[in-house]
Amino acid sequence: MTPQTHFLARLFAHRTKLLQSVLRMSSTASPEKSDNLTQQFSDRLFDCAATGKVDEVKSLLGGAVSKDSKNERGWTALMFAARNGQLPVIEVLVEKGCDVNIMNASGQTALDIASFWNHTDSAAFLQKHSTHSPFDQAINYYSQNPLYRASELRKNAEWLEAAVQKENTKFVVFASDLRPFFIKGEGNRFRLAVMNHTQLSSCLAKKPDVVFLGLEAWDPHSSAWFALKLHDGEEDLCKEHNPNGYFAELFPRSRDVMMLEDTHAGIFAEAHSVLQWLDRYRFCPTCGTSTQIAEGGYKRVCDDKECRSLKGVHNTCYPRVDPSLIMLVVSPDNKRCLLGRQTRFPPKMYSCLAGFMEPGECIEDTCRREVQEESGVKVGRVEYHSSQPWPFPATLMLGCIAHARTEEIQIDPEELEDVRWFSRAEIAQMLAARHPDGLFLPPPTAIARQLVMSWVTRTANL
Ligand SMILES: NC(=O)C1=CN([C@@H]2O[C@H](COP(=O)(O)OP(=O)(O)OC[C@H]3O[C@@H](n4cnc5c(N)ncnc54)[C@H](OP(=O)(O)O)[C@@H]3O)[C@@H](O)[C@H]2O)C=CC1
Ligand SMILES: [Mg+2]
Ligand SMILES: [Mg+2]
Ligand SMILES: [Mg+2]
Ligand SMILES: [Zn+2]
Repeated sequence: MTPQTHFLARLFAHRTKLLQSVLRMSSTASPEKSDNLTQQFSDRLFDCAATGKVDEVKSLLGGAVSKDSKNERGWTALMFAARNGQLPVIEVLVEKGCDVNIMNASGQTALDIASFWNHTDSAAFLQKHSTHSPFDQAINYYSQNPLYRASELRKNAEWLEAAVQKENTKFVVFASDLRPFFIKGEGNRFRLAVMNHTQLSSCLAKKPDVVFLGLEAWDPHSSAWFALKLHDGEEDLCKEHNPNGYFAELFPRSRDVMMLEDTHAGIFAEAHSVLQWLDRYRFCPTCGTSTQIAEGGYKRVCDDKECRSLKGVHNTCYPRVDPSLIMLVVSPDNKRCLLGRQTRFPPKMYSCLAGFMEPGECIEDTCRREVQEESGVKVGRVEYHSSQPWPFPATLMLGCIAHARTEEIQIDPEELEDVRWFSRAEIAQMLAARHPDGLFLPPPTAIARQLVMSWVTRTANL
């Protein structure tokens, strides 16, 4: 440190101390004055963070200033430091417990800001301390199933039979109409109620549909998880063992199924999709003969030994997954995005366009076709973003950012009641629930919102 910078640092430290003592004294003064001083402290913290004044940042954080205070655009000290790649300040702020996951009014975190401005060291440090995916990839609701599926064990009937009997085996239960059995979880979230073999022995004796979901770890001795579909009249037995448990309604879509703890949402997605398939595909799709459930619920085998479905490559015996595209279409100048409304949406909600893949189509073609069918807009480049299992009954949403070549809109009234271009400012208002007309986006559990957030974040500085 040169004598000059040393002098300046001491001067700022002195000023900070003075301000702090004024603030302490002012705690008995009028709230207005104290607010004003708090604001001055925060502004000073932002300034020091942006310009790399580590000592003064430390000194300010030791005083009355709140470490995560925000300016009118929702920027924190960490974001100001990230904007200018002030790594030593970032390290101090993180060490002092500043929240790296806070988003500003444009939906950006400090990490997004550092990455956008190409401060690679700062971005790497923030990435290490962020609680987002370690693979730098969006994580969607229903996609965090922690179980190891152990597909190699599905063919081992003896192992499966023994696993069902084991005391450490866990069962998640569904009513005969496939309503899941839930209990209260952390905060305002829910969990799948977990039961054991002893509690369910009378149900298991009646050979219900059972699906082997996986193991808790990559170890055949770890707890196995199964999904079980009850017969009519067996619901009360589950409630006897879990007096606080309840069978959640799914249709019209229940709020509770979108409020599961993240890992239980993933387990629910697997269990519900496979049980739905077992329920709907009772007969062989090739010849109409009856079928037997095999491979831990992951296969249905035709009873006719001569059936074509038993020979060669076939896909009628395994649970189906229906790939579907969901895309955020962005305008040719990347300043606006296209959202639409289906009539069944809640009033004022807008979401991304979506559509099922058809046979022989690639992701890019489905995206271009569905966007043109539904909105008349022509799409060029298609970027993959992330995916989300959508277990109603077995859709796989493939999320993309689609770059439009044209802007003129021609709505398909069969499917959508409105399609509009939205500016980034309007999207930021919708994300913050402050749109002047009350328009809003789907909740964070929907991949649609993740696509919108990702676009706003990437382009907020443009
Ligand atoms: N996670 C999210 O954020 C969102 C998820 N979605 C989901 O995306 C999926 C697709 O979106 P959507 O706009 O409905 O699709 P499309 O634009 O392809 O149109 C829907 C129509 O396609 C027909 N259809 C139904 N199943 C299939 C299938 N397997 N293959 C081809 N066509 C089919 C139906 O017609 P008919 O009724 O005549 O049988 C349906 O009305 C749906 O599962 C929807 O729930 C949609 C928006 C947001
Ligand atoms: Mg559609
Ligand atoms: Mg469509
Ligand atoms: Mg379609
Ligand atoms: Zn058959």
